[in-house]
Amino acid sequence: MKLSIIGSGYVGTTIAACFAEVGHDVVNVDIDEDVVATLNSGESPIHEPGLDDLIEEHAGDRLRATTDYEAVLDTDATFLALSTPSTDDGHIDLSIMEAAAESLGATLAEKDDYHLVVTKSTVVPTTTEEVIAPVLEEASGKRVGEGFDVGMNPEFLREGSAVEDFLDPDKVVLGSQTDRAAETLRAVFDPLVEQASDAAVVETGIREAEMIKYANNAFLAAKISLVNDLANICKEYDVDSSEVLDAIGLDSRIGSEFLGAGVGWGGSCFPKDVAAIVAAARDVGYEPAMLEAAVAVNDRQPVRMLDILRDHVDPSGARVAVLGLAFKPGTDDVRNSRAIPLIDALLDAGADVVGYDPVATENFREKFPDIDYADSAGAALDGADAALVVTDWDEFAALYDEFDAMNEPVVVDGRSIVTRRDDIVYESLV
Ligand SMILES: NC(=O)C1=CN([C@@H]2O[C@H](COP(=O)(O)OP(=O)(O)OC[C@H]3O[C@@H](n4cnc5c(N)ncnc54)[C@H](O)[C@@H]3O)[C@@H](O)[C@H]2O)C=CC1
Ligand SMILES: O=C(O)[C@H]1O[C@H](OP(=O)(O)OP(=O)(O)OC[C@H]2O[C@@H](n3ccc(=O)[nH]c3=O)[C@H](O)[C@@H]2O)[C@H](O)[C@@H](O)[C@@H]1O
Repeated sequence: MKLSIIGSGYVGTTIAACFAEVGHDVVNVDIDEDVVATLNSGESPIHEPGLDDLIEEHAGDRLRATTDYEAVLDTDATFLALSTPSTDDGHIDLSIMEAAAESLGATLAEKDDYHLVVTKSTVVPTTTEEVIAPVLEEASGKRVGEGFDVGMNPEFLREGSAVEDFLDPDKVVLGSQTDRAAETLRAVFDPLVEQASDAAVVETGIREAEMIKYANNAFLAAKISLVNDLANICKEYDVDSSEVLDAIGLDSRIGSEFLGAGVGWGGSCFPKDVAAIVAAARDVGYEPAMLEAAVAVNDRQPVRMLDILRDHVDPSGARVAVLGLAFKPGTDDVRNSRAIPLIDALLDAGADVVGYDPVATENFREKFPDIDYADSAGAALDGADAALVVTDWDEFAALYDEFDAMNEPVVVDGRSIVTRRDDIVYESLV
């Protein structure tokens, strides 16, 4: 099939390359000329394992990029993979989606054949039908169900394993309201599902598909917050939380994944998506107490980390190495990284901060241009009074002799990853 993807960020680029990999002809439309040029030169605009290889293989053949919306005219379906950030009060900000839908609608006015527009972005229930569809109708002069349909296909990939997650998903959720839209969505995903190891296909309504995405992210975020609450209690009682969590994970009703206690969840999605569904719930008069608690616990974890540091080192005037700036390993994405509230608090306390990350330093430098950056973990530790481990990059697990270069080594490990040494002060956060 011929597919167009609007937006070529973490999701749009990954799904475009993967759709090309399973045999579709794909065009990415993005307003960012640099992103388009990078893709057309056969390179990935983002750091994501396996993505470079796919783009190199398919660019110029089944995969191309353009800034010109006219490219959608020669395709059967368009996926909207645009950012859906938060407003200051946590509500979803749909302005980027609406602008893209308007450009797409104006283009679809010129198309005679049937077209399917699929919301891939994470949007609160009713957005596709009550916000996106009317913008498309207004701009195209056509009606949904007559000339084009809308659908919703939430994305569950994780950064750092995006290609693998997309090509081999647990489930594919296809939201539609007409038979033709359902058939078209099925045709898009059939080749992907066939090559996947065991992907369930969930066919559902559009608003249900929208809510499945929030329920998925909210559940996982709340699971981590519950785990952090339990691990905090463990620490107060000098109980080894890793043994407790490993044991509860053996109960198949709980499951062993997403039991990683530590400095909490960050990233481009959990924080904004939990905030958006909380705000949407309040809009209709429902107070989502569990999700509010999940956010409160998450906000507290960086504060606990600094409190533990203060038990050993006064941050004022101290040189503090922050190891890990990306919000998780395997990505250069620093959006809502836990390093942000930590470094803010360290700077407020008068610390002299040096940051290190294997791939995310340049992105982080845009947010914190004035702190020091080291080009290795060892260099960051050299002469430091304390080290805070924020991201669970594998290379931090291998640190050992490097701590000798610290003044009086104090390590507060927010991801319980560092190999313990008896001769240095080591505190796990939980
Ligand atoms: N990042 C992730 O791992 C996941 C993200 N999602 C959801 O997917 C959506 C997209 O997220 P990301 O890919 O992270 O966003 P992103 O910010 O990385 O990418 C968005 C892209 O859209 C482009 N763009 C902006 N306005 C445009 C317009 N009018 N026309 C064409 N292109 C335009 C930007 O230049 C940018 O390249 C969000 O709703 C997010 O919640 C869902 C699952 C995973
Ligand atoms: O909607 C999205 O964008 C995506 O959000 C998350 O994916 P992602 O944010 O890329 O990464 P995760 O591996 O889920 O990690 C999120 C945060 O939780 C933290 N985390 C994760 C797992 C864990 O056990 N403990 C923990 O603190 C990570 O360090 C990270 O800060 C979801 O896992 C994806 O399914 C979803 O598609």
